[in-house]
Amino acid sequence: MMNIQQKINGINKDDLAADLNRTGYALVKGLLTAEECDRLIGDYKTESLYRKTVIMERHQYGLGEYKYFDYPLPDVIQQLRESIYPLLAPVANNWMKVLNIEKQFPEQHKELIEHCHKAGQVKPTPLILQYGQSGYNALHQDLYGDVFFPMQAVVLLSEAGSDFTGGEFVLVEQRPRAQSKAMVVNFAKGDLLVFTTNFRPVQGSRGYHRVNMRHGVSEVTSGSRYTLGVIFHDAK
Ligand SMILES: O=C(O)CCC(=O)C(=O)O
Ligand SMILES: [Fe+2]
Repeated sequence: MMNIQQKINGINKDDLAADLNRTGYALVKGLLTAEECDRLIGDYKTESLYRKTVIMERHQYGLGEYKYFDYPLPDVIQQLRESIYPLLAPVANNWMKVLNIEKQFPEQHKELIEHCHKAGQVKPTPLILQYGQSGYNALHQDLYGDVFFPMQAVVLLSEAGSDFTGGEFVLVEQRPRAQSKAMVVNFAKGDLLVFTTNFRPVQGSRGYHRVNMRHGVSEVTSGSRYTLGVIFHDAK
């Protein structure tokens, strides 16, 4: 069986970058096996794996629950974080360059984490989310301090259409001096979706400008929906 790094090696980097540049997101099909997804769901109740549980409605974040993993992260999550990041860093660096922002990101995830830790951001951010019937996730951005990477990833752990209905992943692009554009991304169990965390460059008639993006999940109409969120920066 192929491991995660082998699957990542098989991704066409140019296609991935082109998708991210054009739409602000990119889909990688079948990155986790059904067994890997089921194992993560099965461990939802293993409290020792997590550092914090958030009841979303208490903060007006939506309706549902999520748990932040503690260090050391489960192998599969550590591998995902380390192996996807190097594909994204060059895209992020190009985004900063075309937007005339001086920031550049290191080539390896380990170095990004070192920057986070120096800035006092030491808490791990990967999380597992669970939404039941009527659950949803209000539009938001996942920023946890001054050091942040402009893209993140989510893996769908449940099967759309059978484990749950509704619960679509939504991205909203807030265009400057224009009305917002919504995008719905359909993905299947085990697929990985990379998307913009805060802003990305869009080319206009006079060069590139910043476009803000937020993400969320539409209401789950039946069943139960689990996702694994992979955020690359750590939290304060
Ligand atoms: O459940 C989802 O699809 C979205 C989760 C989310 O907001 C995240 O991973 O940052
Ligand atoms: Fe999020």
